[in-house]
Parts: sequence; C-alpha cells; structure tokens
Amino acid sequence: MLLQVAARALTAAGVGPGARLCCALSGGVDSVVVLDVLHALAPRFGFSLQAAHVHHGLSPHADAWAQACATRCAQLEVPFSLFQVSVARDASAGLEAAARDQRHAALDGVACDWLVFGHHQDDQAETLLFRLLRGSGVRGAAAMRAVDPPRAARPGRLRPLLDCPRSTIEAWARDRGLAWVEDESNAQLDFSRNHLRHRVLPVIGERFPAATATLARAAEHFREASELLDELAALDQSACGGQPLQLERVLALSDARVANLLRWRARQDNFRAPSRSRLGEALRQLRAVPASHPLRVELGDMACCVYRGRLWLEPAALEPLLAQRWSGGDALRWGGGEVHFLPRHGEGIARAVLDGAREVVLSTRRPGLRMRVGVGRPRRSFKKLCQEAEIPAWMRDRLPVLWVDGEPAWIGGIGLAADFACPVSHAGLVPQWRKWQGSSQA
Ligand SMILES: Nc1ncnc2c1ncn2[C@@H]1O[C@H](COP(=O)(O)OP(=O)(O)OP(=O)(O)O)[C@@H](O)[C@H]1O
Repeated sequence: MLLQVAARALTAAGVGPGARLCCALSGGVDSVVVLDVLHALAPRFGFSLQAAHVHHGLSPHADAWAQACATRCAQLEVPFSLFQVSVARDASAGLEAAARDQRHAALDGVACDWLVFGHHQDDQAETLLFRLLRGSGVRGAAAMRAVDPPRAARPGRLRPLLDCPRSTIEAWARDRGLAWVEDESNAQLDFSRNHLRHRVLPVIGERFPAATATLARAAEHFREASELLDELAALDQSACGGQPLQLERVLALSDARVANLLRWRARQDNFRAPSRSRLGEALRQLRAVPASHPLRVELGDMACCVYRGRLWLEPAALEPLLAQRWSGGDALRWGGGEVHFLPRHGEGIARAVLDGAREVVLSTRRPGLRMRVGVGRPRRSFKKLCQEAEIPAWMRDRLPVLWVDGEPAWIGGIGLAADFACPVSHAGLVPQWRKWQGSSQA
C-alpha cells in the first residue's frame, strides 16, 4: 500500500526516467522509510536517487545520526551527502525555526530536481492543530502539498507519504527490519507540538478515531480556500487598475477583500504579513481620509501609501541614499534598491554622451533642478515635474537623479531629459529604478 501511495505521488509530479531525486534523510523512521520506498521504485520510474543529511550540531547525538544515514545509504548503494550547518542558539525566530531555515537552505543546494521528504498524515494533522492554536489565518492553516513543483533555481519538494498515517510507516519499517534513530527531542513534552502529539491527539482519538485523517482533510480545505483567496486577490488587483492600485476601486471592495488584497500584495513583494490590528487601522484610515489626501500608514516592515488616488506598498524603513559615480557598470545601489542601466538600441540616454562625459553621478535632486522631458517643451522645475508624475512629497527627496557633467539626464519615476535622448540607431542606456530589493516591480 505504501509503495502504491508513493508511486501515485511520483506520477502526479511527472517523475520519469532521468529525473534526479534526493531523499532528505534525517535518520528518523519517516525518511528512512521514504528512502526505502524510493529505492524500491527507482527501477520502475527510471529516476536517479541520492540522499542528503543536514547535521545541525544541536544534539549530542548528531554525529551518530549522520553516521547512521551514511551507513544506510552505503548499504543501499545510494550516493550520500552530509551538510554541516551552524545554528545561532540565540536566533530571534527561535532555535527550531532557525535550524529549519538552515536545513532547507542547505538542501536547496543539492544538484537535483526533487527533494523528497518523509512528512505524513499525522504531521499534517499536528501542524494544523498547532497553527490554529497559535492563531494562524487560513493561509497558515493550509496543508503542505504532496507535490511542490521546482521554481527558479530551487528543487521541487515531494512528500510521497503525506496521505499515510504514521502507524502505516512504522509498520513498514518493522516489517522490513529497518533501523532508524530516535530524536530525543520528539519525546520532550515542553515542546508544544510534542505535547499535542503525545497528550492531546490521543485523547481526541479516543472519541474521534478518524481525527488524524479528518484534520488532515481540513488542512486540505484550508489550502484550497487559501488558493482561492490568492486568486481573488489577483483578480481584484487587475480590477483595481494593477500596480499602483486605484484607491476609488479599492474602496468599493469590502473590508475583507481589501485586507486580502493587501496581504497578498505584501507577500508578492516579500514583506512580512501585517498584523490584523495594523491592517484594520490602515483600512480605517483609508476609508476615513479624503481621497485627495496623501497617506502613509506603517504596517510592520511595509507602509501602505496613498497619493492622488493611487495606492501602493513600499518598505517602511527608508534606507540612506549615497551619491555614487557611474563608471560604465550595469547597476548602482540606491537606498534599499537599485538603478539598472539596460543597453538598448535607439532608446534611453545616448551612450556616447555618457562615455564622453567628465563625470556621471547618481544622487538626489539639487537646488534649482530644471529638466525638459519632451523635445520642444519648456524646462520644468523639479516640483512641477513631480506633480505631473504624481510623485508624493515624501518621496521627492529620494528620487535618483543621474547627473551628467552637472546636468540632470534622468530622474527616477519621472523620465529622461530630452537633451540627452539617444538618436535612432545609436547605442543607448535605459536607466530602470527598482525601488527596493525583493520588489516584484521595477
Ligand atoms: N537533519 C535533516 N537532514 C535531512 N533531512 C531532514 C532533516 N530533518 C528533517 N528532514 C526531512 O524533513 C522531514 C520532516 O522532518 P521534521 O518533521 O523533523 O521537520 P519539520 O520541521 O516538522 O518539517 P519542515 O522541515 O518541513 O518544517 C523529514 O521526514 C526528513 O525528510
């Protein structure tokens, strides 16, 4: 039964001949069984198999666990890698979370298409209960997936035993005479999750024998709901004019939809999830303040900004700006973000002008700055340019200006000076301002 369940997950992931699988091997019963199952299925599917263990150096038994993993892989003739990481004992997110981050970062470095984990149905149920008790929302309560496809340079994640109860996995290990190590921390009841596993769930199970399967199913429902909320947010963003959002349309949505949209937007730009109370406060201000009024409400590490009927998110903390010389590079840092110089034919600033200049500097505006943005149009003051480009007052001192021999050639968020424009069929450079690292938008 275990083989069939795992085979179904591999098929669903499209694993076939030539795929490279790596078993994330802790040495515990779950991943030892996964390794065993993968080893049995490899000839049928034609994938190559390796295993990796992360040595956190936290337990006095860590060396023994790593040795047990190496021994088992040698018996199966499966290539084995050992990663040694050092976890800061005073990590602000907590020791377990820091170890987890280090583990996943190390495993992401394995040259493979899929990392395969030993998570099972009881993990799913325990995680749901734990998270609900900690106050998670729909997204936090969403189930792990059996198949998380690879993205960017990161291998995909497979959890082929996710639908199996722990008892089935342990029975397989006993029947096959497998050896595994016990993590002594799993028995410590002062860890909340262990308390749920050893004390709470058995009591629930006395009255509700199918509790584990039912809770795992509930986690699936939460995942579906969470995916639907993400889809709704993407639709709402398009209906509200994309980025930046049009405030009037946003305010036509219910509070719950605005909150969902802002949470989703925050995730897209790698901000931390805002607290419910701060989000409520932002919503109150958005609805109370006249649309023409500029607004900047801080929500944790991001700020919700409104200016001239547009709404967007940006980092709450503004990083210092340092003037820098440009000497032909692809990019310069600017505050928390960057200005990129993209080579384009017949577009942007004439390359020959930049190469022939005595000094090209990226810095902020200078007193008396005036610039002509269109051929034949008058030069306009910085203030006027900002008003036309609808740039709020609090951002104006942070706009990057490219000074070529003392003349403004480009202003981030405003555009190019007509006098510096690249003639057709000449080499040009188009400056592009990415306002902060992690921003999904240039
Ligand atoms: N030290 C390790 N080295 C390699 N793989 C590991 C290690 N620890 C855990 N794993 C992998 O992660 C799976 C889940 O382990 P465990 O339940 O201890 O972690 P978790 O923190 O609950 O899960 P997650 O890492 O997904 O948050 C294991 O079955 C195994 O595949």
